[in-house]
Amino acid sequence: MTKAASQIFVLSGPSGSGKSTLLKKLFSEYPDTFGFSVSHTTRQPRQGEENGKDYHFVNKDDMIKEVAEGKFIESATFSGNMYGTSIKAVQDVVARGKICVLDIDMQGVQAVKQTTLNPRYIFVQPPSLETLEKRLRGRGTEAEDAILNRLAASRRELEYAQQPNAYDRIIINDDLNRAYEDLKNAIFVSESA
Ligand SMILES: Nc1ncnc2c1ncn2[C@@H]1O[C@H](COP(=O)(O)OP(=O)(O)OP(=O)(O)O)[C@@H](O)[C@H]1O
Repeated sequence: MTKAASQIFVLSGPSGSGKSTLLKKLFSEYPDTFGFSVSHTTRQPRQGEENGKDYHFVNKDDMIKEVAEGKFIESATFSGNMYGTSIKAVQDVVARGKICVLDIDMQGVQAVKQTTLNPRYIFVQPPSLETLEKRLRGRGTEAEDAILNRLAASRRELEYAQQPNAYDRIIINDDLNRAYEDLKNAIFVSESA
């Protein structure tokens, strides 16, 4: 039997380090174990979108107030609409008996550290910047300037990860299956342990 080392995990790492790939494997092997936090937005719901399921649709004044009160882990504005993840949205996942995994960047990690959530922090590290560059180009989803921006940000993320206590666990994503085993070992602990 296994149980989780925590109910909340933060997974971070440079763009292209393999976070989505690893999470996809995890969620498909354990379809009922993990839950997703529902974000807030001030944009209008699109057809078919359900309040509380796709997003918490809220008005701008309320969201600005709650952000100021420190109720959000992070928030950002895109095309005039605010988006963000509230602390309560993460706690709700846990209250439903699910493990919440937050896939966030370094700024997000630092923001979570200011909250009372107390997750375990996992960093997905590429074997080298050269390999990261190859994977980012191979993915074919970014234009050249976006790739260069991501590589510059990656250097900062790698530096931050080397600081003591930045992360609880660093997973080097060289061989994917090996990295996936490391991820499972970071999340699940043997009950007899
Ligand atoms: N161990 C691996 N070996 C080879 N290729 C890999 C490995 N892990 C991931 N990749 C490939 O690297 C690319 C980037 O991976 P992925 O999209 O999962 O990164 P990400 O960390 O989620 O990036 P972003 O933060 O930009 O969403 C993908 O094309 C993926 O298939």
